[in-house]
Amino acid sequence: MDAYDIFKKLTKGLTFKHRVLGVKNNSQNSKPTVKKEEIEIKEEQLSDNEEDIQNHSDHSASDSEGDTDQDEKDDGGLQLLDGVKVGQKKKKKEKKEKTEDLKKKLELEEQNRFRNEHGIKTVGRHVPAALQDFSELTARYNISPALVDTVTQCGYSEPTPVQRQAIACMLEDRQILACAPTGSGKTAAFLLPILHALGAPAGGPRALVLCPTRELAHQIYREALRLSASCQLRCSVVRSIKESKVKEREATIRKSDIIVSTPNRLCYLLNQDNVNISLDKVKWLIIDEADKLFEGSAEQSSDFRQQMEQILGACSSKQRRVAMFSATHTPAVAKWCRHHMKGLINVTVGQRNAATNLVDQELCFCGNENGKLVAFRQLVQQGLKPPVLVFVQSKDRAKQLFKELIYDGINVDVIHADRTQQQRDNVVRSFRVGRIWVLICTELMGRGMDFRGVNLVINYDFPPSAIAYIHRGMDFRGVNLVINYDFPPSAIAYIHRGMDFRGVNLVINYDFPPSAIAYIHRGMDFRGVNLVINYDFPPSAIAYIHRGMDFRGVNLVINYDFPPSAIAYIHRGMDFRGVNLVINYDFPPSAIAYIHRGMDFRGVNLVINYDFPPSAIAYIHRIGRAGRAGQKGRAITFFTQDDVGNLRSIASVMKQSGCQVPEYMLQLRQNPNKRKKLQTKAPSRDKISTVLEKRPDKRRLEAANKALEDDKTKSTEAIKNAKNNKQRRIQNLEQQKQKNNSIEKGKNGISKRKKKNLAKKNSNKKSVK
Ligand SMILES: Nc1ncnc2c1ncn2[C@@H]1O[C@H](COP(=O)(O)OP(=O)(O)OP(=O)(O)O)[C@@H](O)[C@H]1O
Repeated sequence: MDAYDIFKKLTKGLTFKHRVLGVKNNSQNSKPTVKKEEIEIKEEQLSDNEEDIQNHSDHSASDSEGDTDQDEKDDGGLQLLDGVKVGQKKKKKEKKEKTEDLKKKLELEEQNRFRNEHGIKTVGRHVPAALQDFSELTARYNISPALVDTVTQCGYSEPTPVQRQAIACMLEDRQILACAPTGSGKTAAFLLPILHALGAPAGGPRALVLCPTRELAHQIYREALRLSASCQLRCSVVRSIKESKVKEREATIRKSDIIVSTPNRLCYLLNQDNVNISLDKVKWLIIDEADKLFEGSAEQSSDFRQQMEQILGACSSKQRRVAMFSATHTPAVAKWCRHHMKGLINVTVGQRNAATNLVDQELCFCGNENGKLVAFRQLVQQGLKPPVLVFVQSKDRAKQLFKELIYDGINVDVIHADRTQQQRDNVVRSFRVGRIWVLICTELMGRGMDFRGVNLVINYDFPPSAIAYIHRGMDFRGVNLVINYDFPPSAIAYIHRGMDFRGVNLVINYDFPPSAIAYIHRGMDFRGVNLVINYDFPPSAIAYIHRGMDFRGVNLVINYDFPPSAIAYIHRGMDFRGVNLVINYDFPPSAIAYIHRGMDFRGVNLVINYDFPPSAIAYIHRIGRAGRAGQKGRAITFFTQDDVGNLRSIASVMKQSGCQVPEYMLQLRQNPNKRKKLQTKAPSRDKISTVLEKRPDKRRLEAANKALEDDKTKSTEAIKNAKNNKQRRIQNLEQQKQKNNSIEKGKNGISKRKKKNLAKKNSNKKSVK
């Protein structure tokens, strides 16, 4: 060690001018440092994901290791006196740092491996480790065991991927933009951290959840109630905002800790003069279906956008955190988040803008509008498994399709914006409890709605419309026994009120099908059925049995002729758990009705897109109503010649999620202008109707024709008469004229003669003279 080295060691950390010290140009030492900084900056710019960032930090760590090694080599220790060394302590410290760095590096590697295993990608700095399981919440974040118990009581045994990462981030107060497939549990992912962060009730909103539709707001509210069962926090949803109710709403909001609302309703309340709602204590602002709420640009002044901006302004607390969730990701949202959310973490599960891989997707070419109805009815005959959602592109088409299907004996209903709030609530409730099997809907239900057990989504109109054979929200899980306090109006209603379809082998055919052949041939599967009771057996029963019933698995058929009080008996409190009984009380009115009554709901998962969705994003959300919470699903999308413009993007989504699509579809030309137009305006389609225009009664038609003929003849006669009169008048006039002329002529004639005579007379007189 020379004098320079000693000097360097003693002055480490100090800055001084070289010239002052007489050091000329120590380019050798300074240059490499500058270069190293440049490299680091470049790497920082390139690293756009967490792995990169981690790699980068690992890299820096190894750099620093390199430095330490170098220092260690240099640092033999400064020998001031014999046996006394300066720098020993430092060496130990560096060694300790080195092991800590190594430990951190290993931890990061482990975290990344775990994320990869669950398809989680993150972008951002210092991303918290994803949760291993729910029990970790107590150990790591001190979450109350009661809250964790509630989660498990909800049937959530382990967190879904988005929950693993999003919950950890939010519990560490980090703002996030989370994108995860439909039905992957995003609602619980934001509700759990909120419930923990708010702790005890404090009066006044401290968490606000915004979503695009009222139905979705109610669904989130219900989930919040479920999860907050163990805490005292008050949660409320902003319901109808009639003028008379405004004060009531204000009072509820001021008492609540968590508010769920659509931006529209909340802004309406905020803008009332006599309402005083303060959102300045809001700590967490959650935006569900973020891409929908940020649709359109500020310049386009989309309603949602403007409302969002007003609400963001009202949530003025400095501690306010924003978290955005959606199944689809759009550049507009990403840009907004980058500019407005400090320390943002992007969480993506699976591939961005991909459909859930739990749904088996099919495309069905129907040729034209009539073809769609045929295809739909074929699906029904083949044994469509309810509950089914059918998407159509407009309110009018929803009404038309409903009119068509209501006579098919399918338990169908329709939901669209023209229906009153109460009707909409009733429809959703009926669908959830299984009273409705097929629900026809517009885009209104395309996002967020969670109908457990939806097996089929029909996109009836290839992009923008769908026939929804939807059971509006059937929730079969867990309900084993339903007591009907009031007597159900019909057996169908009865079945829907209380049936637990998991494993149930009971079918009550209240009405019998018109013919046995139709009944048998239309898809009944008797496997697993142990007992069939035909309550009122039709006279053609023997023929019915012999004509091809499939008895696989049927153990016993009782042709029972039971008194009418049996119905009361059966209907008043039957517990269907483990029942292997089919009672055909009355033959069903149609085979379709029969099929639907006897459906096996175990593992059902079907969605039909009757109208083609307007965009790939709409498609992803629609089919996401099936295949939820790990259940398998199926989606069929009808398309016609008119839908080819949008076909490629949807076929690509299908391919991306592992479904087979014909190669030609992926190579179809797309017109970007047309596609943009489709998103704003649905294509015009022929009316959904097979009802022929009613022919008028023949006799009436003849009478009408005759009357018309009479009218015609009358009128021709009248015309003729009029003509004659006119002619006569003309003739008279002409005659008169002629007369006049002749008189005139006559007059002229006498005068000429007179003149002649006078002239003669005059000449005679002259000659006499
Ligand atoms: N950890 C879990 N384990 C099992 N089921 C869960 C879990 N978390 C949520 N679920 C269930 O998964 C279903 C879908 O959840 P949720 O509605 O939150 O999905 P989502 O991701 O918001 O869907 P979408 O994008 O369509 O709005 C719900 O029925 C919910 O109860």
